Amino acid sequence: MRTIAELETAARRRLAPAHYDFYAGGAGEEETLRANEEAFRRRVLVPRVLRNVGKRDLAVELAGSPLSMPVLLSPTAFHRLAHPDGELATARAAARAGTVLVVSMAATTAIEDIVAAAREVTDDPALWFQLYLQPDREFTKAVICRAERAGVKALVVTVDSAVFGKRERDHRNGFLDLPPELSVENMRDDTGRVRDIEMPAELTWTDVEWLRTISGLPILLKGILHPSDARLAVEAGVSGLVVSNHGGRQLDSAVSTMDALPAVASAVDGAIPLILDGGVRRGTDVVKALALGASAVGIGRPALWGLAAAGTEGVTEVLEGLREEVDRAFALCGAADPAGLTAELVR
Ligand SMILES: Cc1cc2nc3c(=O)[nH]c(=O)nc-3n(C[C@H](O)[C@H](O)[C@H](O)COP(=O)(O)O)c2cc1C
Ligand SMILES: CCCCCCC(=O)C(=O)O
Repeated sequence: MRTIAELETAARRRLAPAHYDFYAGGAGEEETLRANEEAFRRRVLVPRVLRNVGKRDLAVELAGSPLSMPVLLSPTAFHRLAHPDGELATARAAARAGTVLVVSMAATTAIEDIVAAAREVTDDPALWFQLYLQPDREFTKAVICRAERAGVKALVVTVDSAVFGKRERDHRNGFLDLPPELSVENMRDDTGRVRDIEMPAELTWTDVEWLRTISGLPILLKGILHPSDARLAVEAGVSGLVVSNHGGRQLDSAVSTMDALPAVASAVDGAIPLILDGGVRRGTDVVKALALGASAVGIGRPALWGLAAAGTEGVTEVLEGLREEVDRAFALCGAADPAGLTAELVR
């Protein structure tokens, strides 16, 4: 089994340089991109022993979806740039691993086809749908209804993108749009035209309330870093939060997610589950995030590296590699299950 770093090297060899940069890059100086990984390296584990970890259970439940381990696939755009099977391959791998794939609104495959691919593997796959609320509310509603009809189990609203982050690698490479043979298939309107995704600068908490009136699905907010926003999210009745800085692709110089997590966890005080993403590359990273208050972590780039390197098999390699590392780290920290991971394990 290759490490995520090795899969990134393999992916880089296969990808067009501008596409590799689109996936790998962050905003501005890429300070936040680097900070996410560094925040894990800065923290060390202080393990407990003699705790009978002979039988270990990594499973968690989030917003009504069961996960076989506390690792899910965060939404990432444009999988067909990485591999011809695109999101179909990612969905098969997630279903095989028994975990959630959050399908991006910027997926290059129709949601109905993604769900069908996952259903080839398991009858009841856990697919969630990420969205940027669009200024045209009727269209937003139509996209949500379509995703619901297809069988998604939750909605993840990205709230860290009032405007698009400036990814300087993309500007240097002139990579500002998809190649003509690909499109964001879930942005087709009833005339068949594919609409551009607009970044929602005018969103407020009222829009979250509106969303709750039009969909009965669990709603999670992605891109929360401030404890005051976490408290407002609990008041708004959402089913979970993703502590995320969009993998360093939006506000450069934003706090790393691991540095943000303790204050958010304390603000939420267990009321709703927290998912952390950004910089998770090793099983020990997962253990650190869980010990400091996350219920699960999301991975973005690692799945893209697996996908580009070897399609479904590559994403499976990433997920099963992480599962093995997480299980080993649980045992060596003296935890038989996620509840056994507490803040005293991390310094
Ligand atoms: C290439 C790429 C595309 C992304 N597309 C989306 C997206 O469409 N919607 C979204 O909410 N987040 C998107 N993200 C952010 C991820 O969901 C996630 O927050 C981030 O990748 C986590 O950091 P990591 O890549 O270090 O694991 C994207 C990230 C990358 C790298
Ligand atoms: C104009 C398409 C928007 C795609 C957004 C994808 C994304 O969030 C990213 O980080 O990239």
